[in-house]
Amino acid sequence: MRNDKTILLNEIRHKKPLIHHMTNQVTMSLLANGILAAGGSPMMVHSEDEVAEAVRFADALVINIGTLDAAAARSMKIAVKEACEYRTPVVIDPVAVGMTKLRRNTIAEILSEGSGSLKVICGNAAEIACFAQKQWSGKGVDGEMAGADLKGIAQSAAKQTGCLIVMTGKLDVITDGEKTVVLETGHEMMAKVTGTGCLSTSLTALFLANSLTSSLSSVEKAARAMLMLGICAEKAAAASPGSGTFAVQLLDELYRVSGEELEDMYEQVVKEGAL
Ligand SMILES: Nc1ncnc2c1ncn2[C@@H]1O[C@H](COP(=O)(O)OP(=O)(O)OP(=O)(O)O)[C@@H](O)[C@H]1O
Ligand SMILES: Cc1ncsc1CCO
Repeated sequence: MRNDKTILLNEIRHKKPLIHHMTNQVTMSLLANGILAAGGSPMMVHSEDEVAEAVRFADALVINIGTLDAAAARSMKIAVKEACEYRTPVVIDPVAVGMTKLRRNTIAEILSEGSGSLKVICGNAAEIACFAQKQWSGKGVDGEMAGADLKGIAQSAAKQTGCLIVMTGKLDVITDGEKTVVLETGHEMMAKVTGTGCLSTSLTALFLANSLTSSLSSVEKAARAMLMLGICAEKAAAASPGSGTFAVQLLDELYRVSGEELEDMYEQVVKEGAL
């Protein structure tokens, strides 16, 4: 039965979960503002000297390797280990993971670090394909894969890693390897603003935050995060002459959308197939 207390976005706005980001230098401000607009509290803490202490306060940890270096990789491993001790969900954006050895090795080490927490991998098709033993086919940080069996690749990645997978693009696929949700919401203008993929990772972390008491499954929570971004992007695009206005308008729509509207949309558009 739906009531105000069971609507996930309403609970998020009431509790304002603290989302610890260790993320890239390109899109950090968009992510902080996106989390605030949606109803959470962002925290960007990177230093090796304080990250283990800081992560204990977090309701979820985001790891985004967009502008990775050796120091960041060290800090990320410390944070993930600590998050796992506290059973804090870890949501990983493996930006361009197939491109360099540093990225591949760091992600492999993070995935093997600690076992107490839900781990989620959120990336575009080329990035997720790397976890399904497929060849990296991205172009820098962008990674569409026309014609590929996206659902099959996402499910295979979930089975091989034991992680919840959120694959972004024209189609979004959210799967734990058993239960799968496919979304067709969103707008092509999203690909013209850097960081909309990073933002889908941050919102996924927000919806999976530890402090939330919702009995929804992780797949259902992550699907709501992606749906929220998708429907807000559609509204923002309709009101924007170009990608600059769109980026600002997207924050406005994340701020304005209600929990009830999100639930109504979920019932209308989610294609759920237990396989
Ligand atoms: N053609 C499209 N139609 C609808 N939605 C799209 C389209 N392209 C991207 N999206 C949406 O944009 C968001 C970002 O996805 P994308 O796959 O472009 O991420 P990314 O490559 O990791 O981006 P970035 O590195 O800039 O953060 C997702 O929410 C996705 O659903
Ligand atoms: C453009 C870019 N380069 C490294 S990270 C990043 C932001 C999108 O992932």
